Amino acid sequence: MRGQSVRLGGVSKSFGAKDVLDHLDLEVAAGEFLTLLGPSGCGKSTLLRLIAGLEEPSTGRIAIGERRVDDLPAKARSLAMVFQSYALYPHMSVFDNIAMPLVMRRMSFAQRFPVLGRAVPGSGSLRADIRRAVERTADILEIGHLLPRLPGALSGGQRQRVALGRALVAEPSVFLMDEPLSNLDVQLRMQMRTELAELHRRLGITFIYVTHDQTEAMTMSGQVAVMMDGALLQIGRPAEVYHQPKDLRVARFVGQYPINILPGDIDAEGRLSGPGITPFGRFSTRGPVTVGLRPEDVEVVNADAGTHAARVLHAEDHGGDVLYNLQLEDAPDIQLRARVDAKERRAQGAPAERLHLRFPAVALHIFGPDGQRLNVHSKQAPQLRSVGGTV
Ligand SMILES: Nc1ncnc2c1ncn2[C@@H]1O[C@H](COP(=O)(O)OP(=O)(O)OP(=O)(O)O)[C@@H](O)[C@H]1O
Repeated sequence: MRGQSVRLGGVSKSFGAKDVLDHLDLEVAAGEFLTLLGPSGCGKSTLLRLIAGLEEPSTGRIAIGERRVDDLPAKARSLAMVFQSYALYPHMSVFDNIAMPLVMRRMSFAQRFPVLGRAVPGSGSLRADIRRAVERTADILEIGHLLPRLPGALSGGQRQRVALGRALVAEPSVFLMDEPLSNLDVQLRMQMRTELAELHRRLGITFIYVTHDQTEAMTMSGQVAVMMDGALLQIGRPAEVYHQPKDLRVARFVGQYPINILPGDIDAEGRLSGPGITPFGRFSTRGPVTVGLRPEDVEVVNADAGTHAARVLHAEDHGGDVLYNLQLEDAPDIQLRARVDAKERRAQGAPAERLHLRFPAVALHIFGPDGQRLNVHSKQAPQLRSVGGTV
């Protein structure tokens, strides 16, 4: 199997008066694993269905490899799609379910008859070819032992693997998946995430995967495209999207624990200040800004002159780490979260009611009134330094 690139240029889609996608550009390299991540209703499935040929774009171009496919029917696009519901045929064996796309594509109507079809010229070698393809696919997905069973006799995870097999048997160059793991329990979802990443490495074809679950997106794919309100806000490696969000909406959406949001202000000299922030930097913008700080970037430290005190409102023990909900003593209207390693917390003995914090300047994400990321135009790079104010 070989992957092909997928390119969308200026693609829009409306359903009646409702604009769902707005002049969208997207380029997925051949063999890439890209996840479309966004909240429910942002247009992810519509985008996938446009690539698949199940919907027609209102405007724009779609190409798979070098070929424009806007006018090609779904079955001529060399791609396969798996949905959230497995949609297996319940009365057919796993073997027949997986073989179905090849049977429909390669065998004539007469050749498909179970008994009479065997008498039709050419059907013997065709059946042998299909058997080999099904067995090869079942081997890749490690479901060879399930081939004689009916779907009703399979677990959820096994059914999902059969659905993947049915999609992959025809050797597509692009594989589209729409929330395929959402019906599985947490344990199985984690296992399938690893398996899908491994499957992608082994097959080398292009994967485009739709999800609203940011953990899935961040852990499986090489590229994440964050979508909101029918627009692509940022495309990049998971670490890039997490550590360098270009847009406040991306910063808020991505991350296992929500990012802290603080009000900031840039003064006439271009220096940023805000609750718990020692003024720093030289920004070209002036006026109010929004500052983001991830819970794991809030440093819990020993009290000294440069630290900021906060009252512990609640401590959530997540096993491996503890999430503190805090209220700044200097600015009681500001509540924030700090994530601390559970071992460190246990080493401190009795649960704290009051903590001392530092906000490292390098960890601050600053966004202008339009929600776009601002960068510091300063020769003196922001360093890890204590926040202002004493207790
Ligand atoms: N065939 C259709 N006719 C009318 N409106 C539609 C149609 N398909 C989708 N929509 C609308 O387009 C918007 C985007 O839907 P879409 O299914 O693409 O979103 P999504 O991001 O995949 O959400 P979800 O994760 O909930 O499936 C929704 O408001 C939806 O109601």
